[in-house]
Amino acid sequence: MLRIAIPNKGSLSGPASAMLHEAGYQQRKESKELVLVDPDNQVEFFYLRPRDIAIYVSSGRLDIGITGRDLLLDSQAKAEEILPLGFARSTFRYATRPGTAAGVEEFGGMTVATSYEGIVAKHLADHGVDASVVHLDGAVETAIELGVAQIIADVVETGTSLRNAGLEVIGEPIMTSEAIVIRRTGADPEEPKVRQFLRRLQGVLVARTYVMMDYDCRAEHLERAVALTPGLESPTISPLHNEGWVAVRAMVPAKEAQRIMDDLYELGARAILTTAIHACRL
Ligand SMILES: Nc1ncnc2c1ncn2[C@@H]1O[C@H](COP(=O)(O)OP(=O)(O)OP(=O)(O)O)[C@@H](O)[C@H]1O
Ligand SMILES: O=P(O)(O)OC[C@H]1O[C@H](OP(=O)(O)OP(=O)(O)O)[C@H](O)[C@@H]1O
Ligand SMILES: [Mg+2]
Repeated sequence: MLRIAIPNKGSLSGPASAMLHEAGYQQRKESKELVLVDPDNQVEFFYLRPRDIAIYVSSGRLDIGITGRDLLLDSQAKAEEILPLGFARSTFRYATRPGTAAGVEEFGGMTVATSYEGIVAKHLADHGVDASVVHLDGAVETAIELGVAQIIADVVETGTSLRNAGLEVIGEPIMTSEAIVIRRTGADPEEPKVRQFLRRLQGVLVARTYVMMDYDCRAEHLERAVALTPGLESPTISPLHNEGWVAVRAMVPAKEAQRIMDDLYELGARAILTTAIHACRL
């Protein structure tokens, strides 16, 4: 049975469970459940604190896990990213009150408050900056007002928390993060059960990103139409009963579907339909 670590709370938890459910796996019905066995799919899910997941996976007791890229880096555990999942996107940045410092080079002698001590200590060392780091569990934006630090380093999504605290980001982002699948560094990359799990999640990612597009067009316009809808490999072309017309079927990026439909219509295509993809294996 494949043993998988899943975030039990926080920003990663809901979207991770939703993605696994979409991929056909059973998910817990109740937030107090710690372990769930899905015998039909031969997997066992362990609901763990997001911060602990890289540690469990690096120990080899669990095969893979879903966590944040920033949490993996912060843990310094011997685990590696094998699939980005596209949710819980954020940047990790320094912020301070206007006028305190313009970038990391000016932090010498100051104190940086963060929940991600591993990332920050490494970043300061990489830049040869001698600053102190104070670890806080959360709500680090308040650390400046309360005089615990002059700088904070934290997750930034919309920037609302920083604005509300009267802070502004400084310097380039330290890193960009999103939810990822991890495995122990050096684990067999071809392990069939892991490959099958990743294929299922990749199927969900594709189903979320693409729609299926069908349309009819005159044969003489086919080359220009296909240039608009090249598909992932190659579109399917079928003859229509009306001579001189063909039907085309291709996957297109969902975000571009409306623009492509306008362009196809201008080209003379008709009966242009898009349908959602519920699941796929490429
Ligand atoms: N506002 C946010 N937007 C996107 N991702 C976020 C946000 N806050 C935290 N994350 C991501 O969630 C992961 C941290 O999860 P964790 O459960 O430790 O914290 P959390 O989601 O902030 O929950 P809480 O602080 O309520 O415990 C990291 O990968 C981080 O980048
Ligand atoms: O840029 P924003 O959209 O405001 O999101 C970023 C904020 O979200 C998280 O806070 P959370 O609500 O998890 O509280 P915490 O700081 O106590 O972890 C994170 O730590 C930031 O404070
Ligand atoms: Mg938080």
